[in-house]
Amino acid sequence: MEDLSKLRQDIDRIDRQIVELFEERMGVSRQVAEYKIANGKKVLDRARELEKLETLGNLTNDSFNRHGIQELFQQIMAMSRKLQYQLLAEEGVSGNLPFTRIDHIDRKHCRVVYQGVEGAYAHEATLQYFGKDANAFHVPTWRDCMEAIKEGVADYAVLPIENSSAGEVNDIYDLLEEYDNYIVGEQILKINHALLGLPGTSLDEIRTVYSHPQALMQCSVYLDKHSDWQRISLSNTAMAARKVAEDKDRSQVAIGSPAAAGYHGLEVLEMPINHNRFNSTRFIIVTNRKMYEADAKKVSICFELPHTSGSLYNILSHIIYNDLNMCKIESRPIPERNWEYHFFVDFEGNLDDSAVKNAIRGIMEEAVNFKILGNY
Ligand SMILES: C=C(O[C@@H]1C=C(C(=O)O)C=C[C@H]1O)C(=O)O
Repeated sequence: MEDLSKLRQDIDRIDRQIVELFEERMGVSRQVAEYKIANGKKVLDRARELEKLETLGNLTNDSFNRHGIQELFQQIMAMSRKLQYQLLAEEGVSGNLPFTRIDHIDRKHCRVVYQGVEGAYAHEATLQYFGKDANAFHVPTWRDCMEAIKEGVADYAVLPIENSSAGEVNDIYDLLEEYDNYIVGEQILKINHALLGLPGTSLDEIRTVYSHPQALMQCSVYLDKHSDWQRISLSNTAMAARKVAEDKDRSQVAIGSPAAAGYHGLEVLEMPINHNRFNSTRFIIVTNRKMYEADAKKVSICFELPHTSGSLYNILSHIIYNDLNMCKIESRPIPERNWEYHFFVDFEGNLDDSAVKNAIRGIMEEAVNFKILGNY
């Protein structure tokens, strides 16, 4: 048997050759990029890559090695593409993204829409982001919010996208995908839920508790201690408060904000009743214009992927290779196409950064139905 150090010397010699060949290949790839820049050709040539994988795989009779060679060359060609995208960005060919940079949103002179009624958490988020004199109005559904900004009836909509206890608000992701509206800001609101009832209500009178399904979830530990209370979902916490106020029935209570109690003449019976002390909801500020504030720090994108092995891995490699920090990934089913998904990815950066442009350029070419959802 050969000595280990001798074997390792052989491996080191072979690796040096691989490195030399890799550098030589990347040099040619650089020339290919120059050709493509001069001739306006796309970086990715999927047919050529598939043909290469087939040909290279057939150069060996060993099935284990065939698999290894194909995997290796997928990586090498991905590197080769990334180099080309980088050169395109350096030459300014990656161009301007169709988003306009503004210094700051004028938060005073605008009209804002939210879902629910006064006292809803979205109303509070609106007042925190746009100021207590915000020119705001409310509509019954999140879709109505999207329509209002699409048509220009409102300049901005304030929509809940994620709660720290109950997770994503799936419908908002679907609406972002569907509408040509864009995220320009976010507002995180600390949420402490209160049990709201008609003044003087005592806990043993309660039979029914109304709220938004998310709020019922965020208070499930408290509600489990009152298992005889029937839980009924409504589309908004403040609407639940309004119902209790209108029905004037002391067996009914709502879960909502103390502000909702104030708006609807109810009393805070207990507070806080959410089990997560740090319970917070992240709201996004959405508009119909493709714009971003100069100090924006987070990019949100969405895309679909071809149903092939490694496709998500390849897309995410653009983020990793450009040294960008991915902070979130979500997927949502594509209606009428079972087991295919839209992906939603957030990463840190500004649309002016060359690393961001470079990553977007690569993803844009390689994913299907790519969209920049915003930079904020
Ligand atoms: C180098 C090229 O660009 C890309 C990279 C390839 C490679 O590294 O072999 C092949 C096809 C293209 O997706 C090319 O077009 O030939």
